[in-house]
Amino acid sequence: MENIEEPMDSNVPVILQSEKLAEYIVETAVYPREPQLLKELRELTQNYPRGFMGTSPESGQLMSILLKLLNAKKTIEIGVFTGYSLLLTALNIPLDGKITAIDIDRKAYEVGLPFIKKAGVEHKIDFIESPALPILDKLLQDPSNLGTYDFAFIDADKWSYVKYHERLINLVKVGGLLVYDDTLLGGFVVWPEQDVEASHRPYRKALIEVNDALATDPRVEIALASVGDGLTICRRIA
Ligand SMILES: C[S@@+](CC[C@H](N)C(=O)[O-])C[C@H]1O[C@@H](n2cnc3c(N)ncnc32)[C@H](O)[C@@H]1O
Ligand SMILES: O=c1cc(-c2ccc(O)cc2)oc2c(O)c(O)ccc12
Repeated sequence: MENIEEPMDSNVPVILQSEKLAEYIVETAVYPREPQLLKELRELTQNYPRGFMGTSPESGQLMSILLKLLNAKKTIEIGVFTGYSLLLTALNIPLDGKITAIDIDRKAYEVGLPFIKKAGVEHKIDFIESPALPILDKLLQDPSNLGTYDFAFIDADKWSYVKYHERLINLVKVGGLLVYDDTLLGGFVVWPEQDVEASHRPYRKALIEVNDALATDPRVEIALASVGDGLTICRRIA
């Protein structure tokens, strides 16, 4: 059979192992349907320092469907950056929905704030400038928070994901979702360590540990979707 797969023409890791297929997906199904303000924020973020960290629009598209299917009203996000996933979440929850959004970097959040204001969804957002762990621990101290969140999105420091999971599992309700971004890390999780650039090795190690922890956690059912940089969707079952 003819091999229709083109060889990769750059060394940028692509989970699908075909840049053309990845481009086809975003150009056919994602960009044409991306809400205008999200598109503008994504384009602005590309020129912001470390702009590559923004949640991918294809992951965002999947999250939009999940939020709607879940009728999510009370959500929490760890890792806001310039706010792509935050604005996307705000656009997909009802008028009286609430997002607790935590990030150590208020400056980056303020880059996206005009887009949030323009969309008329600022009232849904409680932005907290802080490392996430102490905020999660504080939320856990109040019994009225336990099992009340419909949806959690985690896209911050990768080496803390397991610690976040141990807290969030008690904040999210049974039937609610915890969604972890970057769990395939551009495919690096299957590369031999020595082939990965030294600066990326700690991320690779952290994500392998996260994937093992989530895959063996009996409190959730999971699906690791090879969308964007890898999106692990966990549904709390116990
Ligand atoms: C990958 S970016 C988030 C991207 C964002 N979801 C988006 O859609 O653009 C990671 C963010 O995590 C934040 N962060 C890193 N360590 C953190 C911590 N310990 N607590 C809270 N936020 C943290 C960084 O400041 C950064 O803005
Ligand atoms: O290359 C990265 C790095 C991060 C990152 C690093 C350190 C932190 O404290 C938080 C995040 O996040 C990324 C990311 O979310 C992504 O989609 C691509 C690349 C990176």
